[in-house]
Amino acid sequence: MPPPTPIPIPLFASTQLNLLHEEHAAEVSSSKLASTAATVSPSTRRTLQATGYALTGLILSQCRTGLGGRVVGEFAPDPAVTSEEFRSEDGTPRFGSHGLRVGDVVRVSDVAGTGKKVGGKDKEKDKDAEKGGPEGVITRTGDRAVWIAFGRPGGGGMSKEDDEGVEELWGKKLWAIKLANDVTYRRMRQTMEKMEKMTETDYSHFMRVAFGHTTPLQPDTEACGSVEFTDPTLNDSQKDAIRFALASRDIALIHGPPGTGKTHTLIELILQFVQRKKRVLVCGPSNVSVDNIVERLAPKKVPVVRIGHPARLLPSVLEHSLEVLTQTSDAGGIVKDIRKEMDEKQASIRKTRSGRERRGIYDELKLLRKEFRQRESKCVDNLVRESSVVLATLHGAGGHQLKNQKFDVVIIDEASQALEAQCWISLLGAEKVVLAGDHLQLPPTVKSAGQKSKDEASKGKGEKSDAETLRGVSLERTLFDRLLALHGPGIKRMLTTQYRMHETIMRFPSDELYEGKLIASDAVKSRLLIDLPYEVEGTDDTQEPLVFWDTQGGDFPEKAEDEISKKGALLGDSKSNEMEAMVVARHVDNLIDAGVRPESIAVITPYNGQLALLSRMLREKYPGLELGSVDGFQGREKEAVVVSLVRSNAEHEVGFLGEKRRLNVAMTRPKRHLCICGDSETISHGSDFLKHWMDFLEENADLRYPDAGDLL
Ligand SMILES: Nc1ncnc2c1ncn2[C@@H]1O[C@H](COP(=O)(O)OP(=O)(O)OP(=O)(O)O)[C@@H](O)[C@H]1O
Repeated sequence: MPPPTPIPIPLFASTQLNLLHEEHAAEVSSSKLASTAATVSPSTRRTLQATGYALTGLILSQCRTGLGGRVVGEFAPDPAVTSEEFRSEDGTPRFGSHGLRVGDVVRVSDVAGTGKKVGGKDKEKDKDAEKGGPEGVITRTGDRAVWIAFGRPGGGGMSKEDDEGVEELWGKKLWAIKLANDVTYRRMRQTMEKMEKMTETDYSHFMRVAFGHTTPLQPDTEACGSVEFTDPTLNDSQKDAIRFALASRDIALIHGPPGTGKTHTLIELILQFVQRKKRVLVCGPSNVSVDNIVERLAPKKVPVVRIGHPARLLPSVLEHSLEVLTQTSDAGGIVKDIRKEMDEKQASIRKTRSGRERRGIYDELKLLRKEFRQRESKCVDNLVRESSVVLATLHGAGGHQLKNQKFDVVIIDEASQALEAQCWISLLGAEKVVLAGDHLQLPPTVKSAGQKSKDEASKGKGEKSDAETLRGVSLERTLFDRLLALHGPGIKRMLTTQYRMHETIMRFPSDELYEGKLIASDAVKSRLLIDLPYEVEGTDDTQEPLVFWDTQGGDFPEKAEDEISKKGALLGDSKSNEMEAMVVARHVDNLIDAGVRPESIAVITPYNGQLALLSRMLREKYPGLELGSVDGFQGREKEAVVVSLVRSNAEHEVGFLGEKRRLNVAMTRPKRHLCICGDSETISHGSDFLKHWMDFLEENADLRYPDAGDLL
């Protein structure tokens, strides 16, 4: 490998800042929430409620101290504005239907728009706050109330300003509006700003490796000693990856193709680090990715702490959450007393009629909360310090709880699903890093035209060489991918035994994308639908792992979505193919007639236009059947998967299908049966990859030609 071209870190950071700025702007403008301002007309509020973005007609009915000293407000429907239709038999008002869900971030404001300005540390927050009202997360929803824990996720609990904001809500007519959760964006931006200002002496060895200023050190196999695996089921490639990650001194990538047990491997790796007395920070891009690890690690009796807003965590993970631990652990004792006192004060507010007395109680509460926060922060610090494994989302790792914490290793799961700037939130102080992911599946979704802004960013600086140095830096380019390109395959180990797909389904992705290295485990390599643990009839479909309905010949043409629907705004310039949808529906009918349960089948397509069409045809008929976009199905699996490719045109345009990683995701979801519906004539002209795929299907799939006349 030739030595890598070093990337100047400030230049990288400023380019990312430009790209992030553009991405955020694109996100905000595509979100209906952008139109939300402090004074909103009643009809707009009703529309926002009807479209699932708001809940109107609220009053604050109760407050108590919740997790983390946060005020949890109970909001009930305002009896003064609740119509008869929304009253129970005893006359109690109920909510009509609304789209607010547990975990949503909301702002509660006075409908009169007199929300007091709530202070904030940075300008952006200020701008938000000017629109009025405190922000929080929905913790529970019911017929007669919704509960909101104030303080934004990632905002580090409640601030004094939040306190005051909540106090302002008593006796007012209120409404709650869903907010775009921009914590991630804010944390990425702060991290990039920090990186931009760092100088040579601030750079860690890992940073220098990551930007090509130096090469990774040789793994130290001796120092990591002999490895006694706690899990006897690990396969050789998993063991090899674990040994490599233990021995590495700065960077190790664990490449986990579909179904190869990436998380399974990480659990053992974490245990091995703990045995070696290493402190580990484990992160992932989403709450689910992190909770998944907490759930699997918890039974191993390792002290773990999960950082994150309790309302956003899986219930099974809550007992390990930092906020719950501050109440249940011994260390939490000192916090408990004060919490009780706060609750009593909260309750007494409602019994007090005099405004002066009330204000007096608020003042006392304020002092108590301050004391609470001090004690809690000490307790949090101790709890985190005593835990060998700390888990957080990537943006959660930027919170105050981890400010002074040092870790020996940072592990990022699903690293190829995270933006690079997001990874750096957890990596600025890291010495050694393990990234697990698969760069051959889809990267995170990016809305802005990243490439364009990259060119402009470099042009703006008037330095042509920057553009060259930064080649390959765009928002979509993940850290996983970039490191691999920078330092070559020596820094990675690939997991090669897969536990999901029939061997025939695995063959093409393995040969074409994973250097032919995938092996189907014995347990799955010849599993068919007919072998399902419930009764399934033997048919052409249930005894066949791979079926290709080839629609070539021009009788199954695609349509641009706006030709057939006026809903262009919702579906964009998406495509659909009605005749092909009928082939899909027929295949699903056949599977279900043979006894395959709808719950075991997924129908996926890259085009939203086609998804809408398929939903109309199949959703009501088979409620258990899963219908989705290819992108949305990443990370999932089903016994049988039917893929509708849609594209069929004389110009041989393939659009979305040109992205190998999307097709890789599509074809690696099934366990026992994959059915592809598409026009081989159009598709094989798209790219070499697509040509090889069509050739492969022709040779290896059960090939069928639908008769258009038959379907109509
Ligand atoms: N060594 C092993 N022996 C037997 N089964 C295994 C082994 N490793 C993983 N599996 C199984 O393979 C499946 C996928 O494992 P896991 O959930 O860890 O994968 P993942 O990496 O999170 O998912 P994906 O591979 O889809 O990214 C699980 O059902 C798991 O039990």
